[in-house]
Amino acid sequence: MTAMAAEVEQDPAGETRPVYEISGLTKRYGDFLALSDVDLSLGKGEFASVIGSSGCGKSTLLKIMAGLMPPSAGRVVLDDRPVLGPRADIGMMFQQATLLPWKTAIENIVMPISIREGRSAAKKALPRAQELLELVGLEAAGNKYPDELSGGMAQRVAICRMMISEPAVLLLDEPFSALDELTRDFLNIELQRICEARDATAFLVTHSIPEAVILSDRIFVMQANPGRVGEVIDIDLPRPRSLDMVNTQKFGEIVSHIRGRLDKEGFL
Ligand SMILES: Nc1ncnc2c1ncn2[C@@H]1O[C@H](COP(=O)(O)OP(=O)(O)OP(=O)(O)O)[C@@H](O)[C@H]1O
Repeated sequence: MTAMAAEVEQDPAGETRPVYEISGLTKRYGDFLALSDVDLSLGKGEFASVIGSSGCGKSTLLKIMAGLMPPSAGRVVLDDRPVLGPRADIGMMFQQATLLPWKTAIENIVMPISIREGRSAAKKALPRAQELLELVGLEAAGNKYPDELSGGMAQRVAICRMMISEPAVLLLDEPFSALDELTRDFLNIELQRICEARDATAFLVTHSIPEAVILSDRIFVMQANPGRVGEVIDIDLPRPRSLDMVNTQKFGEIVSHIRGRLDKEGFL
C-alpha cells in the first residue's frame, strides 16, 4: 500500500477502516434459529476466518454476506452500501473450482467480465487475466482446458477468476479442502501472498484450525444452537506467515486454545 493509500484507509486513531460491517444478523429457517444476532466487521486488507462445529451457521453467514440469501433481521454493509444481492465487488471461491470445461483457463478467468459487460470488455481484460496467471505461477497455462489442469492448478485459475473484477472483499468457503495436504499448504501461502499484493480483505470459512491460524489476523469462533460468534481471537504472529511457524510454541498455544473452545461445542 502506498503512503497516500494508507492515509485514506486509516482513521485518525490508526485503525483500519472497516469495509464490511455486519450488525444484528439473524437467520431463521422456519422455526429454526440458524444465526442469532451476529455482529462483525472486517477492516481493509484484513484476513479473517470463521471456524466452528458443523451446523453452527458458517455457510449461512457467508451466503448472507455474499448477498446470495437475505437475513431474517440485521444489516450487511460493504463499502457504505447495503448488500441486497450479488455484487461485482464481492469475490467468491468454493471447494470446487467449477471451471467451464469447454473454455480455456484464460477464457474462464474473464468469464465474469463477459457475463457482466459483454464479449468486447472480456477481450480487453485478457492482458489483466494473463497478469493474474503470472501472479499465481501459471503464466504458460492460459490456453489449457480444465481437464488438462491438476486440482491445484484449477483452484489457482479460480483464484484469478475471483480477482479479475478486483473485488473489495474475497469470501472463501473452504476453497482448498478438496486438495491434498501439500497442495493445500502451498496454496494457502499463495493466497496470503496474493491478498497482500492486492491489499485484499478476505473472509475464510474453514474446518482446519492450523489453516485459520496461519492465514488470519482474526479468527471468529462460532458456537451453535443458535449460531453466534462466541469468541474473537487476534492472531499476532508476524507477517508474512510461513509454514515453519506451525512448529513454534506460540502457534501451538493458539491452536490448543481454539481446539479447547471448539471441543466444548462438540467439534470433531
Ligand atoms: N435451507 C435450509 N433450511 C433449513 N435448515 C437449514 C437450511 N440451510 C441450513 N440449515 C440448517 O441451519 C444450520 C446451519 O447450517 P450451515 O450450513 O450454515 O452450517 P455450517 O456451519 O456451514 O455447517 P458445515 O460446517 O457442516 O458446512 C444447520 O443446522 C442446518 O441444518
